[in-house]
Amino acid sequence: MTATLLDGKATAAEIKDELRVRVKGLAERGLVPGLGTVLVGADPGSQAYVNGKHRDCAEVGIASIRRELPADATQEQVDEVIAELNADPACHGYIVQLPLPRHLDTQRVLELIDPDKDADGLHPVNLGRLVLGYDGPLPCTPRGIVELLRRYDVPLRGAEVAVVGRGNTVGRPLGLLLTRRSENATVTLCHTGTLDLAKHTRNADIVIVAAGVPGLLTADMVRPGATVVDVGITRVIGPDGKGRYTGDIAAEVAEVAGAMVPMPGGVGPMTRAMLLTNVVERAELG
Ligand SMILES: Nc1nc(=O)c2c([nH]1)NC[C@@H]1CN(c3ccc(C(=O)N[C@@H](CCC(=O)O)C(=O)O)cc3)C=[N+]21
Repeated sequence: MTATLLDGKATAAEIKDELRVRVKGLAERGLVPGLGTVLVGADPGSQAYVNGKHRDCAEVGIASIRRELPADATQEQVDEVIAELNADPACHGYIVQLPLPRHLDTQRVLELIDPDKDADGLHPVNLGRLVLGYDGPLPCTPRGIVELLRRYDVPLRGAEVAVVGRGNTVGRPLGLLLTRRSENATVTLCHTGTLDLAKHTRNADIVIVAAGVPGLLTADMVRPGATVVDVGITRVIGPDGKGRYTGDIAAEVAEVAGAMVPMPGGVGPMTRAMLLTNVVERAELG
């Protein structure tokens, strides 16, 4: 068996087409949605991600608000940029690119973001809203995964889902999202303390791996026909000495799984599409 690919890149392009229409609707009301990014330092990977976000914005008609600070920026300088974006009516949502340089207090910075402008959906208030079932911006990667599965008619209601990884950006909020009444999946949240990981993944209709461990999920850990989702993105040096990204799911899993969300071309583009969606939604509400 060779798994059907669930194409995150094509689906993200579809979502961007839909957003373009919504942005036109906002323009008729005299509104241009604005996405802000805060980048501290010159890490090439982070710069590339931020550039990608602004390219996405241009494609759908969202205004870009870029704030860049040097790697040695003080906490006060960062705090000031956050306060400025919180007060800027042209900015409907923004993100602080992570990781921040180590001398800065990441938790403090993230908590200073106005929760209603939190385009990542990762502010403690918004994670709290998610726990409680209140409306609010949703975390982009979990939302992108659910949206992709929904658009490919992979049933969630009543499904057994194994999530591998309990990180704050993916695994933990994904467990919360999948167990909302509107999704109604049954979730097993596995992590580095799980003794028999294969027992849980083999029992699952859907396995979502967000552990950051290349090749963690192997074919023997997957029930034939199951849907698997690769969220891993780890930079490795290939045999040719060149850097590349690799996922958490071994290539051989494609022979066992019924459907597969690949990396690249899966969760990454969907994450970016959900960031845009969050901003357009914020603008529609305002
Ligand atoms: N505040 C904050 N929010 C983030 O959402 C955030 C962050 N910080 N820091 C870094 C991580 C990483 N991340 C990715 C998003 C898309 C791809 C992506 O689209 N990847 C392509 C491959 C690479 C490419 O073509 O650029 C793919 O999977 O097909 C990758 C990684 C968001 N992050």
